Amino acid sequence: MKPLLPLEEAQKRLIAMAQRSPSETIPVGEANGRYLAEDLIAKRSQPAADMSAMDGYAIAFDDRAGPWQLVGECKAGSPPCPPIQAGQAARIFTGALLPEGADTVVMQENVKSDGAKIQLIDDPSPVKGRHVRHAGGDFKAGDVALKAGLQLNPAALGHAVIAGAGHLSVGGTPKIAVLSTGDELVAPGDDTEAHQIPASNDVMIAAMLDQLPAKSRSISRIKDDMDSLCAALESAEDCDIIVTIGGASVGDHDLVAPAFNRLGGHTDFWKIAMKPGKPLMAGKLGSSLVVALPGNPGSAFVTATLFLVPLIRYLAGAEDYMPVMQSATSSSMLPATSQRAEFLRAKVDGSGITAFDSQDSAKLSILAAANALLYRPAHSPEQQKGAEVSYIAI
Ligand SMILES: Nc1nc2c(c(=O)[nH]1)N[C@H]1C(S)=C(S)[C@@H](COP(=O)(O)OP(=O)(O)OC[C@H]3O[C@@H](n4cnc5c(N)ncnc54)[C@H](O)[C@@H]3O)O[C@H]1N2
Ligand code: MOO
Repeated sequence: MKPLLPLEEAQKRLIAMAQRSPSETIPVGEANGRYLAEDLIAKRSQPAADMSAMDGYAIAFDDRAGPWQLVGECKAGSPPCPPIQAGQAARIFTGALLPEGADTVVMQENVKSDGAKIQLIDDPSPVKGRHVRHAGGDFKAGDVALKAGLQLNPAALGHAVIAGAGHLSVGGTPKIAVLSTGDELVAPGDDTEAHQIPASNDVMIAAMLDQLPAKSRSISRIKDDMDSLCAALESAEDCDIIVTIGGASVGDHDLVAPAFNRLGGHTDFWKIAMKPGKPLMAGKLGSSLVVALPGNPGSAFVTATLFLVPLIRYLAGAEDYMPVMQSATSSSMLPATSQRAEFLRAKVDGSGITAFDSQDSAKLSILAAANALLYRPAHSPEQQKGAEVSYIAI
């Protein structure tokens, strides 16, 4: 029997087949979730000049004892107010530029005013530079504000805008077709006979793709019939990725590989040393990458997490496209693994990680109750309770 392809090698081979989608320039307000295509260089410094962090009075520290004669008012959105001299203070508000001659702000709660005369109320004595945000204290013009390959989230978008960006150069949104096969599949919510099953994977995989910068369409519930399957595959050849679900194994009605071959597809790999997910297949059909996920829901989810999602992130321009591994202590003994790496549906919390007793890849109840995939590399020895193990949060 042909040995199974090691997991990491298969993951590398899939990425090696891929080409990143062309980048585009879009308004910053439309870039949430996209990957930055090039380093974003700050066009401005923040703050652009020294400004007040409080509502109060701008003074010179050397003149800290006061009292001061009130001259001028500095507010946010106005050019700097006139310089102050020794013995003078300027009324100032949060976000306003400091007038020349001032280097410190006293909060209004710490003074009393008597007409145009301002005086400290006892302590605290002013501290030099207190309540002043200095020019460039956040970042300076020319700094790298955001690194290429970063996924833009609300905070990063805020940073991009304050750094002066109105538009951003971002990776593309790969086009994906998700095609499910099986005579037993029925639409969500429809009545089922005993030989039928709701097409749960279609919705599950589509929901995983919804969280990514991708344009996906569903071609659901293709019959187990060569002509129908070939026609469905051909109709998706405009896509960067064609994802098939089910029919990936070796049964007489597992027609994904035969249909793919009939259309002249090139198989790069099939059958991975992993559990679940062994029947995963990947290749090329014309210019489309084809990722054939196994039909069992647990297997489809795990292979989508380890192969499909990283592939989409890569095409869309991500720097870090692989799943993030975290670690936790195992709450139970874990048996040795074979040549297949294992991804156990598990629950992780502050006290450790617990794999569910049953790991049947057809059981959605376990998958839905899990918040982690506990990773056991191939050929791992038995691990005792309390051992440090890796997991992917889901
Ligand atoms: N002789 C062998 N049999 C099997 C092997 C093997 O190596 N030798 N591998 C097993 C493994 S591992 C898996 S995983 C399954 C995967 O097979 P397929 O990809 O061909 O999947 P199907 O047979 O089409 O379906 C399996 C199971 O999942 C249900 N399914 C399929 N699509 C959907 C969907 N869109 N939504 C919900 N459920 C779906 C389907 O009804 C089946 O119950 O093969 C083993 N067999
Ligand atoms: O490996 Mo299959 O993907 O166990 O159920």
